[in-house]
Amino acid sequence: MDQTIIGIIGMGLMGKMYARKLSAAGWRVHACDTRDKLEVLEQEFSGIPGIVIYEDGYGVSRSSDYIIYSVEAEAIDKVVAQYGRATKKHAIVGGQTSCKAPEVAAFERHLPSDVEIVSCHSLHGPNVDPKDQPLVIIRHRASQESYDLVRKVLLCFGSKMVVLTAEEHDRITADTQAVTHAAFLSMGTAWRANNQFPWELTRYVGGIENVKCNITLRIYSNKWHVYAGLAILNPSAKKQIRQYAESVTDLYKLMLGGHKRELENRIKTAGRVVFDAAGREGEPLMLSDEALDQFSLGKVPKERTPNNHLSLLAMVDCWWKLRIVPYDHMICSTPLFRLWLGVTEYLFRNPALLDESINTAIEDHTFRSDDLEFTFAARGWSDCVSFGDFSSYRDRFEQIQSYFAPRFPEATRVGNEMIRVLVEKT
Ligand SMILES: NC(=O)C1=CN([C@@H]2O[C@H](COP(=O)(O)OP(=O)(O)OC[C@H]3O[C@@H](n4cnc5c(N)ncnc54)[C@H](OP(=O)(O)O)[C@@H]3O)[C@@H](O)[C@H]2O)C=CC1
Ligand SMILES: O=C(O)C(=O)Cc1ccc(O)cc1
Repeated sequence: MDQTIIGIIGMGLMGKMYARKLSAAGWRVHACDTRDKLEVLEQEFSGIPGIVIYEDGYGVSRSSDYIIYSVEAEAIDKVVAQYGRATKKHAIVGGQTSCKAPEVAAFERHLPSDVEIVSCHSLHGPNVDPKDQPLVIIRHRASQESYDLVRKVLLCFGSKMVVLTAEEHDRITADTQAVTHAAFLSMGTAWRANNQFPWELTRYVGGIENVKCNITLRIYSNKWHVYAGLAILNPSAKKQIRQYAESVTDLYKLMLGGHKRELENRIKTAGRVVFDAAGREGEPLMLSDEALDQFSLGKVPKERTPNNHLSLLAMVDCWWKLRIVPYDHMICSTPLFRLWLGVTEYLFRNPALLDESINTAIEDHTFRSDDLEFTFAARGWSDCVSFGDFSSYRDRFEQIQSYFAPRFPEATRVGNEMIRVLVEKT
């Protein structure tokens, strides 16, 4: 029997998921969280074989062969500074934070030179089955033997391992995660600003509107620090989120000014570059109306209200401006990103629907005030990320979170089911 001990520092949602999966696969796990959670964790894991809860990260670091830091991205430097020096000689250390630049910098700064570094990142939330989801592995400073050991340990997740450098990881996840979240965060902000619960308005129920609504609620039901950390600390994210906000603003101005030809040219050029150039012509669409309709939080109306889909038009415009081919980023895709790409594709590869959205943008003013708030919101989130301001990010996030909170249980249930069914299709 392998005597390797896996250490986990940070037993939040992801740390617990890792601990459970690893122990179920027969690995011995030494874990801790902050001191105040010791008794609760001891109780929670008392019946689970192979998991020992420690008082702090010193005990975990001294006794484990491969230690995974699973703490808030913002806290990584402080926590590694605290426990790093206690790492067992020749052990392997990695992190599971969503942004690798600060994590790797913290390891280089604080770990003894005999310690090896292999990081990872599960590209899904704690309630998604890791099987077949991407799991990034970063071999930063490690012998073949240590690298092989990490791969062997993580094999039990059944995830698709993707080997990247820290820099590649951050560049790709700025798109697959940070910009995707910026779009949904902005939708929630706009609905809140207009005092709307979207599932109560027929124009936001059914088809791709369900994805907008369910994913927005899913994001706001999570912890703010996950989204703040991966956006604010990722060196590539600011530029990408800023471009998204600029695309939203530019397109909104074209709508307001009634500049149909210019709007149409811009959108169709962007669509051609992003979708045709990616060789998607002839490929089946990832999502369909029938597949999407079943995941409504409200009653699906008989007739669909045409929407200009500013959030989706701007996403494709943003990819075009940044020369991003989103399909190339599938290797680092989260379920949310795949759904987001699925709905943009659904709009852009359906010429009648795209024309309808352009006509609606120019002629129908039903969405004007929603789009105004959406534009403000996209710029507000972009500023917040650019200024690197964790505390105003938290305030913004939590205000909107409390507005939508009553619907989280149902949205989580419907959202989980939607992800389970649709992610297979994407
Ligand atoms: N949630 C998700 O969907 C995903 C998250 N991630 C990443 O994984 C990491 C963890 O996320 P998640 O589990 O969701 O967040 P949680 O907030 O649930 O867990 C983080 C835990 O680390 C604890 N912690 C902080 N400082 C220390 C310390 N000095 N010693 C021991 N424990 C400490 C926190 O305690 P306290 O709360 O008291 O600060 C908290 O319990 C983050 O970096 C996140 O970006 C990656 C993939 C998916
Ligand atoms: O799928 C998403 O984008 C999520 O919101 C869940 C998530 C959050 C943080 C990660 O580092 C990975 C996945």
